[in-house]
Parts: sequence; C-alpha cells; structure tokens
Amino acid sequence: MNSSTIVQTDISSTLCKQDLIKGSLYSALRHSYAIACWSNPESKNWDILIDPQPTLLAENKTPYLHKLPSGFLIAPFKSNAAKYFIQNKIHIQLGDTVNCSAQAGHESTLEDVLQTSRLAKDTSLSLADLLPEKEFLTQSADQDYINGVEAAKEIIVNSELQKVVLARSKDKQVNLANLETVVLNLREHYPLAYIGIFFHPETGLWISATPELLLCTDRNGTFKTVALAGTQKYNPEIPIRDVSWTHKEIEEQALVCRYIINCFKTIRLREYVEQGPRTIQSGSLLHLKTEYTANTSEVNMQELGTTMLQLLHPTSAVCGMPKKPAIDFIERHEQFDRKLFSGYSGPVNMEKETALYVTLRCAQVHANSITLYAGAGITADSVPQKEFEETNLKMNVIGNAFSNL
Ligand SMILES: C=C(O[C@H]1C=CC=C(C(=O)O)[C@@H]1O)C(=O)O
Repeated sequence: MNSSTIVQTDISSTLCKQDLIKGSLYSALRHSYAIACWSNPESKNWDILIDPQPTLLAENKTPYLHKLPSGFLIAPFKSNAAKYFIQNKIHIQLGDTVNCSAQAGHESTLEDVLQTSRLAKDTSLSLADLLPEKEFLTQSADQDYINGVEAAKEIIVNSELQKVVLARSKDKQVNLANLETVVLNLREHYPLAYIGIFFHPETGLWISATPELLLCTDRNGTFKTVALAGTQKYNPEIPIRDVSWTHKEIEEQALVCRYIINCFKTIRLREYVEQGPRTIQSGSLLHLKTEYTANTSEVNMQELGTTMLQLLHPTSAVCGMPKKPAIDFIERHEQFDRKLFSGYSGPVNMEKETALYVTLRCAQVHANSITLYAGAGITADSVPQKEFEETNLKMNVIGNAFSNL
C-alpha cells in the first residue's frame, strides 16, 4: 500500500476478533463509512477495509479490475446498476496476529475504530441503533413461488429457454446483539465458504456465506472460475464420494459448464484446464462443482479477469440459459428487487490477488430483521414443491445462523 502509515502491529493481546469486528462495524456505521469484512474459504483469518469516501463506479460498465487500486468491490445482480468500490484506506488483518494500517490522512479514523473496539463488550453499543427498521410488507405467499416455477417450466417446454433461476425473498425478525458471533459462527460451520459482511451507505448492511466463486486471479497469474449448481441436502450417513445426482441436477450444472465454455470460446481461449464435476459440501448442502483454470501469462491474456467478468456475470447458476430470455423471465416473474443477491463482491488487487464471489446465501440486515434471498435452477424436469423447499434450505444458511446463537 503506497503512502501508508503502519499504525499498530500485533495488537492481538489487547483486542480479539470479536471486538474488532463489532467495533469496526459500529464505528463505520456510526459515521456512514463503507466497510467490508471477509474471510476467504479454508481460512480462519479476516480482513477489514474501511473507506470514509467510497467510489461509485460507472453504472453501465464492467469494472476494469486491472486499473482498480486495492480494495473491495460490490456489484448488484443487475449488470447495468451502480457498483461500489471500498478502497484500502484502513486495513485491519485479523490472523494469528492483528495488524492495522491507515493511509496518510486516515489515522484518526483507525484510532476511532480501535477505540470503539475497546468498548465493544459494552452492551450499549448496539448496531441495531445505527440501522433503519424495515417495514414488514405483506410477504409473498409460498404458492406464488410454486406458480412461478410452473410458469417457468411451461415456457422452457415451449421456447428456447432451457433453464432459469427463480428466486424469492423472505423477512425474518432477528436480534442483532451478537452479529459478530453470527459472522464467526458462519466461519466455523461453512469452512469452504467465503464469508463476508459489508456496508455501504447506498446498499445497507449485507451478510453472505457463499460457496460460489465467480472468478479469481492470483499473484502467479492463474485465473479460475467455477460452475456450481445442483443442490441436495447433506446426509452424514452417505460419504460424499457415494452421493448420487438426478438427471435434472446433472443437466442443470452441465448448463453452467456449457455457459462458461462458451465464454472461453467467445475470446478464443482454448488452453484451460477443466476439473470435475465433483460433489462439494457447503454446510448442510451439497452441490456439483467443476473448476476451470488458465494461466494468463501462457495464454497472453493478462486482463483475462476483466474480460471474463464482463462475459460471466450473471452466470447460468444465478440467471439461466440463454441469458436474455432468462433475464426477461426473472424481470417479469420475480416480485421483488434482487439488489445485491446474486451479484458479486470480494477483494480486488489485495496483495496482487482478486477474488470475486457470487453473493448467495445472503441477507440484508436491518435494525430488527433480515431479508433473506435464495433461488433455484428451474429446468423442464423441476418439481415445483422441491424447488421451493430448496430455497428454504438455502435461506436457512443465514437464517439459522441468527437463530442458533
Ligand atoms: C441461486 C442459488 O444457488 C445457486 C448455486 C448453487 C446451486 C444452485 C441450484 O441448485 O439451484 C444455484 O444455481 C442460491 O443459493 O440462491
């Protein structure tokens, strides 16, 4: 980080993860600063970025990843909607040691975060006081979703549409008193997921425990994306290698693979490695996953991340195939705005690495409630009631994290 001042190194003896997560969120929300706090898959470490003046990126353009400074990107489902960038102005790393840095001019903001974190155990510091209440609107009936699945199946049988991901949302009353514990428990229960909690004055506060990587590029120039789809409940009595999948689920995931391969074809990228599909576990759910990797130096495509971001989002795992009729169906049949759900978010150019995840298994957090979101891939073979139950299982990831404290 250029022109940064290392303000404090190894302060873990005085402040623990819980206090720093709560203190950072409280301090950022109190001042309407943007904040992102995340933990990568298979990691116990957390990173926190705070930016008092986050950048609004151009609405109709795909973010140019290579030109962005280091920070955290938030994009909604709608490709032409505003995207937000939280620059690395304050950085707190919660690992075996706790290190903090602030860019010149932001030292007092970091001081406020640390001071607030020291007070975090004080129960009067309530995040709920800093968030708006959400009015409880009449919730859409379960039957509305089932009718939507029936409508999708009919169109799939009678048109070029092969698959559409139909989503629903649901409000749930929660107590925010221990939000930092919710976040840390998600880390424990979903070791392979990316866990993120982020706030921007324009988007509000969101939490996600997603199993789906949209794309990443590492410091060695390796590009990676995945095709993740197909869902079933994990049964601890069946070893993962013995899990079987129905024709519908195999086809649903294969459509995501085909979508990614078509993106590679569009840019004439032939030298990629495909691994899978294999079954992966994400807490109480199982999915089918295929991984695609390419070496950007060998294929001489240093900007592959940006190019693929433009082509991939929204993938067939959250939208459908072909893309245009799937988007049209979603716009006509979903009775709510997806906002950040099934958009993407994640660190950009942090120590020369970028990792954007699809914002799934997520909720918007309000003062006393959360709005949960989930979708399911509908094909000609879908059973409407089963798809509805699948959205419930997906919503339970975040919903139960708040209930099971
Ligand atoms: C759309 C969601 O999941 C996607 C990712 C994995 C499996 C999916 C499925 O089986 O439908 C979805 O494509 C969601 O979690 O809301």
